[in-house]
Amino acid sequence: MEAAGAGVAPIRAQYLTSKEQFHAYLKAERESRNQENNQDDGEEDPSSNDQTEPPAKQMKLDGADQVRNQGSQEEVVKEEEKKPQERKRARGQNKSRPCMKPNHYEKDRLCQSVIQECAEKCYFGSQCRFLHDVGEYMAVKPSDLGDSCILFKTFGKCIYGVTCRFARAHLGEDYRNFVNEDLVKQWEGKPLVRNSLSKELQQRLRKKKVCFDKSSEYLSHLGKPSSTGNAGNKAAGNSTGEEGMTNCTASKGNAEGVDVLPPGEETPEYLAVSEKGEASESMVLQSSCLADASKDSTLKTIGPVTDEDVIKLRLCEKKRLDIQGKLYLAPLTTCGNLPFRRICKRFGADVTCGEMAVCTNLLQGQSSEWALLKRHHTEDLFGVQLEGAFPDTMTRCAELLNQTIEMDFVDINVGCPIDLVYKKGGGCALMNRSNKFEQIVRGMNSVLDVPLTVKIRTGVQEKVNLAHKVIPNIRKWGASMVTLHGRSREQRYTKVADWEYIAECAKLASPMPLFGNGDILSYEDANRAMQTGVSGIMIARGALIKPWIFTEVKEQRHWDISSNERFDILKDFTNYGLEHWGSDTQGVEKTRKFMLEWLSFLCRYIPAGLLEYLPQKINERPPYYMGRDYLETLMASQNVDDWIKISEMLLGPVPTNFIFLPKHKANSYR
Ligand SMILES: Cc1cc2nc3c(=O)[nH]c(=O)nc-3n(C[C@H](O)[C@H](O)[C@H](O)COP(=O)(O)O)c2cc1C
Repeated sequence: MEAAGAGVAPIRAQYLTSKEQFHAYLKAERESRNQENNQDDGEEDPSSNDQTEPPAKQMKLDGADQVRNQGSQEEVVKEEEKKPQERKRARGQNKSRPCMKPNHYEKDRLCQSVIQECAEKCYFGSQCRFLHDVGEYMAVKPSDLGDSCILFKTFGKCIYGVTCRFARAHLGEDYRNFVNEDLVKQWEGKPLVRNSLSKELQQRLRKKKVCFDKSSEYLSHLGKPSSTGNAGNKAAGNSTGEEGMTNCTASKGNAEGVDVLPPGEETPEYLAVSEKGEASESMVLQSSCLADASKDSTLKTIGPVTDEDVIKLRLCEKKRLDIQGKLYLAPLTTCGNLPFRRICKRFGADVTCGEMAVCTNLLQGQSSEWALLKRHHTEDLFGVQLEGAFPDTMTRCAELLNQTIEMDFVDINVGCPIDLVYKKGGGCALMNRSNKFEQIVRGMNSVLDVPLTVKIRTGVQEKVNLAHKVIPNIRKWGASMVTLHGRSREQRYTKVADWEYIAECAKLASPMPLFGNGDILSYEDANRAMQTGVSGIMIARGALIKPWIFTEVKEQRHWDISSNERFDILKDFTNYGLEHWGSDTQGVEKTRKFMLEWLSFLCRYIPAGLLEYLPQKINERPPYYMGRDYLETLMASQNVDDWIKISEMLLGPVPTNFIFLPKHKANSYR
């Protein structure tokens, strides 16, 4: 694939501007709009503005500017300007990120028992630190943000009741909530979001009362000493530090677990057969032992074939992952939340995946981690992505999810570069820990009824490619698909993705499908990627910068989308966010936080009509330019304050002391 070198995006001369002019324009616009707002407090829908109007008259803000406390923002910026050397961070991690939970924005909160209309049942009684008097709460409640509550409008009721920031739509004078029975009935028995963690399961997980029969069986085989000696035994220790975890495989790894596999090994016969869908007698045995056996001259089994073996799902009977040629929206921590995925589905993403979930947190029943597994009913081909470093926790977690949630595949994140994960031996580190990697893939595969996929990078170091060595093994261990991000851990987003290498790896992976990933921002990029022989493509930042990329690829065109249409996408995200995170203050602020994270990518989009020549390249930095209207210019701003402004148009003024620093570094163009 053609390398998109570092550089500046080719914007047509008439739109170019200097940084100073750009910000002066936005500032002047803001002030003139504020003045107008002061004269007339009536709300106006910004998207109803005519694009052909001169920019200065196109939009009126909602008075948020006067209310917003900019002091703290500016202080942060000044602080950062003062001490550039002190801002040393671990790569890829935003350590100075302020930790302000949305619920801190609301000092006086109403007790849940009252919201659910059963005050007398408050479990904490007089010890409860929340308010129990609705009148008292209403006196301090922040003002409503609008007249229409998306939850009430869509579902006929709003579970946030008096705490909803749009409660005017459903609150009577006596604080009683209205319910639209007809609408409620329409939605009855139709779960829109699946994979929630029930209280009952959470309790069982916390009390360690969940059975992991299949995992125990697999792990017990790992525990048996291998007849070929115990070279891998030490390396095969588990996450709980248990002794005696041995490697049942005829170990190919050395004591450090470093990959010493000969490249280009043939697919074992049992796998080749399974790919054709024809069962052989030997397939009833556990796959891990079979694979070992196939390498040894003397066949080793785990004992006589029993009824239990016969009823086990055979690899060849696993549901196949029908994914050829599909457009895969990448798993995206923080940004790839359910509301964002809904947007991408609408624009044509075929496959979606939850944000990376840490297997140990899921096993502990942590609600926030389980929230990452939620699936919207529109996500018809949906996977969950797991991260972990040890076969015991990863296998148990896979078994747990297999029993409890609905997913079409499980993906292992073997591409995660962040120190926190890497230093524990997870993510990208697994590419160098082939014993553990093998045990994880085989273990998870043995307990899952759905296909297992693996996402990897080219390697760890910049010039030491590992993927071509690892991929034939991943296939042999039984994975259904591999996604290869064409960059190493060391590279992060510097340098372009290596599509030539992806092409080589796609050949090696065959017949296992390989999806290519890296730098796709246009249909031309997608076409070039498909020509490398991959089975499909995964799109990450391209979808964050322009979620309509899926439509562009499917319709083979550039879409010169207007700023109003883009604003409408944000409106939809707002509604999906309020639906997902809630329409009370906490939900509103969570929606804002995730919108701001997304805006830190969205601002990188350059309208197609402004480019000297198409298409925009992901690694080219946009220069300062004027949009064709105020909104387009505002959306091009790389300034956090302007992102906050956009969020205020949709979610009202930010709370006092509001601070936002994007989690991901979105501005890497090299
Ligand atoms: C904000 C953000 C979050 C990401 N989170 C994950 C993740 O949770 N799991 C994962 O495997 N990759 C994650 N990635 C990496 C992407 O899936 C993808 O491999 C990478 O961005 C390269 O693709 P691109 O060039 O299309 O952006 C993330 C990337 C970004 C920008």
